[in-house]
Amino acid sequence: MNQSKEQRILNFVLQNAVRGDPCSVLDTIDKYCSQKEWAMNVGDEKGLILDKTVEEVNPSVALELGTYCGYSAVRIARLLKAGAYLLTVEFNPEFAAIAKQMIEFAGVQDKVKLLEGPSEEIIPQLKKKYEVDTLDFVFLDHWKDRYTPDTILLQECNLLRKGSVLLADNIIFPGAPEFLNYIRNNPHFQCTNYPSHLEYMKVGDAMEKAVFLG
Ligand SMILES: O=C(NCCCCCn1ccc2cnccc21)c1cc(-c2ccc(F)cc2)cc(O)c1O
Ligand SMILES: [Mg+2]
Repeated sequence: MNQSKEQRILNFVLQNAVRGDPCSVLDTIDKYCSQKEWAMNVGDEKGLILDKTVEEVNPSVALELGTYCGYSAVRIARLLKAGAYLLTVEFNPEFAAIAKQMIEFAGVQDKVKLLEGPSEEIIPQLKKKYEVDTLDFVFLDHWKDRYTPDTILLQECNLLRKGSVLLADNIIFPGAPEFLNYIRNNPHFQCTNYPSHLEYMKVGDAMEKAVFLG
């Protein structure tokens, strides 16, 4: 049975990256996806915006919605301090299996917990089942029409505290217009826009940062 694109990306990493070296895993994925097959990783350009935001927040507990092949999970986890961890949610079992291997190869598995299922089911379980108090950082990179309902759900589940930071990918392309309208007109969030480009392309894209004001 012929391989999926995601399996080809993982194999290229297993054969060309350095085991236990997250940066080499990221560089190898970026090389493959810019030269051979495009894939929806946050990529190296928007990845720098993600890096700067994670370093600024220095989260103890981070949540990612949309694991895919694990690129941004590796990107975030490599920056986390001792004892800090990332919960990453993926609902596609094939992608979750790829991401698990990618995260382990990068050597960040002790900092990452991969949760399989839809965000609307998992978010309400975070406090009791996953022993989360509040989230310091949330990376939104899943279905673009889930950004708003899941941001509302995070608030309803009391998972945000004053200063919690949301960072949303793909504000321009594919676009999340309803989320942008919701978050920029919500007095409980302070928003900042970071113009960039779609991963591996010259097409314009952007990330939006939203700080919860409590
Ligand atoms: O669609 C995107 N991502 C979401 C993938 C599906 C997520 C599903 N999922 C995962 C966890 C989870 C939990 N609950 C519910 C659902 C959940 C995406 C697309 C593009 C893109 C595509 C085509 C094109 F021509 C240009 C750009 C670029 C990106 O950067 C993207 O992120
Ligand atoms: Mg994205």
